[in-house]
Amino acid sequence: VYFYSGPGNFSEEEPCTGVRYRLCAALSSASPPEMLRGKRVIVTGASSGIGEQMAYHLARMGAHVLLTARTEAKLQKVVEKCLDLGAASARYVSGSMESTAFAEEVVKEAENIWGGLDMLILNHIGRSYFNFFNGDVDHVRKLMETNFLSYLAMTTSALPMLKESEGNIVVVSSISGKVASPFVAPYSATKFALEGFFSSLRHEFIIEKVNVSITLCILGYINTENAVRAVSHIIKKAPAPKEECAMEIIRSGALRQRELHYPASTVTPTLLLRDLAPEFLDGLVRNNMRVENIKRPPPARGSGH
Ligand SMILES: NC(=O)C1=CN([C@@H]2O[C@H](COP(=O)(O)OP(=O)(O)OC[C@H]3O[C@@H](n4cnc5c(N)ncnc54)[C@H](OP(=O)(O)O)[C@@H]3O)[C@@H](O)[C@H]2O)C=CC1
Ligand SMILES: C[C@H](CCC(=O)NCCS(=O)(=O)O)[C@H]1CC[C@H]2[C@@H]3C(=O)C[C@@H]4C[C@H](O)CC[C@]4(C)[C@H]3CC[C@]12C
Repeated sequence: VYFYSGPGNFSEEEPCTGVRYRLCAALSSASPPEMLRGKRVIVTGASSGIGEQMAYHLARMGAHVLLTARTEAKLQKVVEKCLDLGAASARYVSGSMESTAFAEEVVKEAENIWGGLDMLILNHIGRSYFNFFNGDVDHVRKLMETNFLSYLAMTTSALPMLKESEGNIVVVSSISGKVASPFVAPYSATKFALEGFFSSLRHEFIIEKVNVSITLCILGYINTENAVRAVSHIIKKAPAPKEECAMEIIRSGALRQRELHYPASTVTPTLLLRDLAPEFLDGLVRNNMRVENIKRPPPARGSGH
């Protein structure tokens, strides 16, 4: 067993103490699934896709889960399956994250039923499109409410409980929140906003010695129904599996990692594409997308597009 002796390095001399010991224990013995038994976890966007799969993994680990999305019928089915899979408890709250008031209501429910919180997994996204930007600024404003401001509202409401438990904030983002690419302008803006806000907040936590971890999950193309329906006619490469993706998100949060890159191939663009010559990047996009299949949408009312 290596002993953690400071930011980023391990030594065999200094014994671990306090928080450092927990990190050592996490890295050296207990696997994440055992670390989440009995833990109290909120998962947003849990009625389908990656969020649904995270709910099932957490259930198998014996966690308490509070799930949220808009579609009550879907949430009921996910909760039932979570109980069958061994969740310590499973409940849902249905509503739209277009309203930050609902976001705060979800956290209040966790306080009411559990009296505390160990992990907050922010995962939901509002409906968007994979196409040229059509000038619809109102769509961007609405998506900022759903994909960004609701994450901030939940984080702010949950922070006292997370400080108490020395818990985790897991923010599900995308390669399009690190590297610009075409056809996702509104969605990408919300993901870049998450990067800026939560990376800055993590600095403040370190300065103020707030022992709450923030894990940013940088995901590539994942085989969820909505994503495949939206882009499979354009993006050539095969998407990664949502089940494994969900497990890696939970693992990275439980191990208090700063970032998860899944699939691993997403690391390359974030390290290289920022500085690559535009013509190389254009070529990369063209090689990965059937751009000819994109049909430009009608311009939004009053836009110059
Ligand atoms: N799939 C992919 O290729 C990639 C996904 N990601 C990220 O992973 C996360 C999950 O994506 P994915 O599983 O594909 O998404 P899905 O579209 O499969 O699921 C979206 C979830 O959000 C919920 N949701 C949608 N609108 C709202 C709303 N207004 N208020 C509250 N909940 C809402 C949906 O449930 P309901 O409709 O019942 O409300 C659903 O549970 C997102 O943050 C996404 O950016 C990142 C990179 C790639
Ligand atoms: C277009 C997708 C959003 C689909 C959507 O509207 N979901 C909610 C539906 S609901 O309201 O009915 O619940 C995009 C979601 C994830 C995007 C993909 C991603 O983030 C990874 C890549 C990033 C890259 O910059 C472009 C290609 C991506 C595969 C990207 C494509 C668009 C999404 C699938």
